[in-house]
Order: sequence, then structure tokens, then C-alpha cells
Amino acid sequence: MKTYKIASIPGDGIGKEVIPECEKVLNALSKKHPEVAFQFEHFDWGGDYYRKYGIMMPDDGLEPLRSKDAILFGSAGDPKIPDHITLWGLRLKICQGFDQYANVRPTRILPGIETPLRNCKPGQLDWVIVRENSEGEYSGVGGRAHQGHPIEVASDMSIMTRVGVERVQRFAFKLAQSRPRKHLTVITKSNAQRHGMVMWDEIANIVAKDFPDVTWDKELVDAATARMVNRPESLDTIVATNLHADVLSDLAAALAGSLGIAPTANLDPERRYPSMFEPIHGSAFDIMGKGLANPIGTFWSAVMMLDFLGEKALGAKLMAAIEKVTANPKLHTRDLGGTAMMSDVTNAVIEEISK
Ligand SMILES: NC(=O)C1=CN([C@@H]2O[C@H](COP(=O)(O)OP(=O)(O)OC[C@H]3O[C@@H](n4cnc5c(N)ncnc54)[C@H](O)[C@@H]3O)[C@@H](O)[C@H]2O)C=CC1
Ligand SMILES: CC(=O)C(=O)O
Ligand SMILES: [K+]
Ligand SMILES: [Mn+2]
Repeated sequence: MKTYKIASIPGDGIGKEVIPECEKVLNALSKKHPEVAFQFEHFDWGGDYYRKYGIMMPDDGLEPLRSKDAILFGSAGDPKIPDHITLWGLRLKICQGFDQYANVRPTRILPGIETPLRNCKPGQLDWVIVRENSEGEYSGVGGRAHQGHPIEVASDMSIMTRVGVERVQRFAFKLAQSRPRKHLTVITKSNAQRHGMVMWDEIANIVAKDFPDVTWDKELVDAATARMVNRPESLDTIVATNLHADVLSDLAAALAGSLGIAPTANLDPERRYPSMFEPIHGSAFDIMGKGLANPIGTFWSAVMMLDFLGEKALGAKLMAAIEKVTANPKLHTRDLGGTAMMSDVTNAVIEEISK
């Protein structure tokens, strides 16, 4: 029997609701397939922890995570604490601390889900967005001076390193190569941002030479939004900066039906550190504590976790169960226009995997 050690960090808001549901689903999977087990260690980090100790997670909090096979994460964000404190104190501390530089965000229209795109057939929207996850606009470099005075100044510097850009592009080319279309779109803003983004374009030209079987094109990020809406079938694998891909992936999720469905993996592809799996959404202050959250994005993230752990068959089994459940409109949560509660969706997925 193989036992995977999983750090479970629900965090805040609906993260505290969807992560326990995901543990139930993984335990049900293990019950059906006893050759695999999950040993969860729980970490109560987040807004409540901050209210007690003044920090989102302990300063040496990466240590107990280091020995884990993977991290399951909910969301960082509390209505009563500034968003930059919660995000930097928890999620970014882990992503950057473990150099999880490749953030992978698949999007497709699952069975039974409606896209707001009038002319888009389900198979025409099948993307994987690779988000640079360690530097760029979210490097945290910058500062404020003259605070509160009329001459106040504030800056956020976007840091692009050759190593950082090349490694994420190489990862994206390789991912594109593994998909049937073998196509990559490199998204930048190299007309207006004339330094770092120009370097992105130059590096893409070099890395592309190592992937002769991958076709690729470039798109500026503003035009890319329109292309996602108007010609979804022209895209397949996408690579973009930390900020650009953050924005594009919420758009992608909405075009595929809901932010509540979309999964993500924060990967250290070299496996020096544990990787972290989470839904792309945040704490959803407007629905937290009501049992209304759609747990599918978290369950799909668990599929990505199983795949990364090498448990492809189990991942496929969970994905099939998810798709069986989305295909039934009676099991759609409110974000999908339905009336199902989060627990109805969880129970239905568990029922499917237990068959
Ligand atoms: N990875 C993380 O930890 C993230 C944290 N955040 C944090 O979350 C907090 C709220 O951020 P927002 O910008 O409002 O984004 P959000 O993703 O939490 O919510 C945006 C909208 O989508 C809906 N939504 C999101 N997930 C849903 C789900 N599973 N089921 C049904 N509806 C869902 C929400 O109800 C809301 O109307 C902030 O503190 C923000 O910094 C935001 C995004 C990611
Ligand atoms: C923080 C955020 O928006 C994200 O990780 O997507
Ligand atoms: K999240
Ligand atoms: Mn985001």
C-alpha cells in the first residue's frame, strides 16, 4: 500500500468549506482503492490564525510542509484583513518559498456546463494556461515613501529574470508538446512594456528551437482576451506572466462556465519541494459560510495532484466521476444557475467513485 502525506491548508472563506469536502472525496477514493491511502496533516493557518498570532502562518511554517508529498490549499483572504497581507502571508509565502514556478490552469467546458459563448461548442474550448508563478509583477519588489503626505510615492517593480522566463517557457513548450494540438501561444505586452516583455519574446524564439514539433504564435495580452472570446478554438496551450495569466485564467474559467470549476497546480517541476494544488478562486466573501460553494474546482485540483503524484488511473477515475456529476443539471450549484448545495455535489461525486 502506498500512503501519501498531504498537507491540508484550507485557509479562509470558502477554502474552509471546499477543502474538507475534497478530503472526503480522496478518502472515498482510497476506500474503493485500498492500495492507495492519504494521510492528511491539517494546518489552521489563515485569517483566524492572524487574529491570534499576528501572522498568517508561522515564520518557519515551510518546515513541516517540506516532507509532504503534496499540499492541498483552499484560499487566503479574509474580509477583515487587507488582501495583500493575507495573500503574501500565506499563499505567496508557500509558492515562492518552494519555488513553485509553474502554475498550471487547465480550462475546458465540462459535460452539462453551459458557456456564455454563443457559438462555442464544448470541444472548441480546451486550454491550459501556464502562469509564471515566482516573479514578474508579483515579485514583491517596490515600496512606498512619504506615506500619507501629498508627495507620497508607491512602486511595484516587475522583475523578469532570464532563468525565470526561460524555465517557465520551457515547461510550457514541453506541456504543449504533450497535448494533441502541439500548439503554444506566448502572451506578452511587448509593445508597451519594452524591456522585460521584449526579453520574453526573445527567449521564446530561442526556446522554440528545441521544440520543432510544436507550432507557436505570439499574442499581445489585450488582443488575447478578444481571441479567447471570439476564436477559442485557435488556442491550446498558453504561457504568460504572473499578472497577465492571473487575469486571463479567471476569464477562461468564466468562459468555461464558472470560477467555481477551475483548478490549478502550483508546481515545482524539478520536485525539489512539494507542489501545491488549489482551486483558482479565492475566499468568495459573498457566499462563505452558506454551503453554496462549488467544490468542483477543488476536486479537479485533486485530479491534478493525483496525476502529479503518478496516480494517473485514480486521477482519471476522479475526473470521470466529476464529469458524471456536472452532466446532471440537478447537481449544479448556484454559480452554475442551479440549486444544489456544495454537499450534494460532494455526495454525488463520492457515490460515483464508490460504484
Ligand atoms: N489563491 C488564493 O488564495 C486566492 C485568494 N483570493 C482572495 O480571496 C478574496 C476574495 O477575492 P475575490 O476577488 O472576490 O475572488 P473570488 O474568487 O473569491 O470570488 C469572485 C466571485 O466568484 C464567486 N466564486 C468564487 N469561487 C466560487 C465557488 N467555488 N463557487 C461559487 N462561486 C464562487 C464568488 O462568490 C465571487 O462572486 C480576496 O481576499 C482575495 O485576495 C482571490 C483569488 C485567489
Ligand atoms: C491570488 C490569485 O488571484 C490567484 O492565485 O489566482
Ligand atoms: K485558491
Ligand atoms: Mn487569481
